[in-house]
Amino acid sequence: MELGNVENSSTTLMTDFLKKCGGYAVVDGGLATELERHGADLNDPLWSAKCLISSPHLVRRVHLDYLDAGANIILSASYQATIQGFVAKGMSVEEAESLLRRSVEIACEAREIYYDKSTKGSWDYIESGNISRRPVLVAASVGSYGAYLADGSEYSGKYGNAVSLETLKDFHRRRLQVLLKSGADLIAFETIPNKLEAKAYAQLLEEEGINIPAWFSFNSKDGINVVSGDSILECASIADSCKQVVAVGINCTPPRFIHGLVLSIRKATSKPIVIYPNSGETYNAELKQWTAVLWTSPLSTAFSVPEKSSGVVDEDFVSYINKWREAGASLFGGCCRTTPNTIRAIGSVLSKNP
Ligand code: MET
Ligand SMILES: [Zn+2]
Repeated sequence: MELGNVENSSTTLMTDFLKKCGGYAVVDGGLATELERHGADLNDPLWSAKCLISSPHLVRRVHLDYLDAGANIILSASYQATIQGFVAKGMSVEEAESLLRRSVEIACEAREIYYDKSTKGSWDYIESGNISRRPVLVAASVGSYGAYLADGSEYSGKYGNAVSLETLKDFHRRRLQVLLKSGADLIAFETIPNKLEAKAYAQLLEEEGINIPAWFSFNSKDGINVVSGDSILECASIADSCKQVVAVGINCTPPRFIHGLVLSIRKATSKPIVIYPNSGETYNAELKQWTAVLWTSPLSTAFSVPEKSSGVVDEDFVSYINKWREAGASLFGGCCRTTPNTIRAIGSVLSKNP
């Protein structure tokens, strides 16, 4: 079978990139929760996208922290940035679109600063005038319709019968068109909660003749299906049939669920698998808070009290990496409540077992 042009160049971008990274790439960690850790108040329907208005310098700084920690891919602050959301704040459509572009520009600026810093300090550069720079891609993040609703439905995937494939395509179309022309290397469709939204993205990529690659990343709360209950196999197959999709995976899901999901995804596709779990805590949409879930150790008796929080610390988190790698994943990072330290730890595991 002959590959179409789009498929050919997209696939090449990802395979070349992975090769340059040594076979495995490091994705950044949680952006919104890291902005919060630095004091940003994200209690707003725009969530992290609020910082595009109030503190773009902080967004750039967090991107830079992730680059310093070893990330090969950084994701823009556009997860919850939507034209509809900005307009609801009183902005014009033009202003909204320019903020969307700005999210990618800020990430690109961070990459420039990072490269500048690293070349200036490098002897190789001083001696020969060129060094092989660590490959860094900027991905434009696209959050789900549920993220825009800001009611936690990106973790339930239940949009109700009134929301059809067309509703979702209409909702996402213009934002995608703007992000495509923003200078991003890749579109990261993140936290996809159901099959319908995956279909909407796949059709949009096709209809808009999109020529930059994308990844589809789903979320799960049981390690078997995506959060809506749709089958991960079916979701991954939609991604597999879409020629612009260069990686399929899971994000914002507790680490303990990842291994089984990677095995399932591998059955549906041979595309690279991207994994960036959250810290293992759960988001309480009502309280708008992350809470540690108590779990009982397999060794404790029915009478003992739960003894440990299931939020994982960085060392635990990375102890999973080799298992996920054996199961077939090749891009690793973190989602909500992971930090530059998590990313540094991931990088060091990967470099110890090349
Ligand atoms: N890339 C986004 C972030 O880290 C993903 C959020 S998942 C709810 O902020
Ligand atoms: Zn997350």
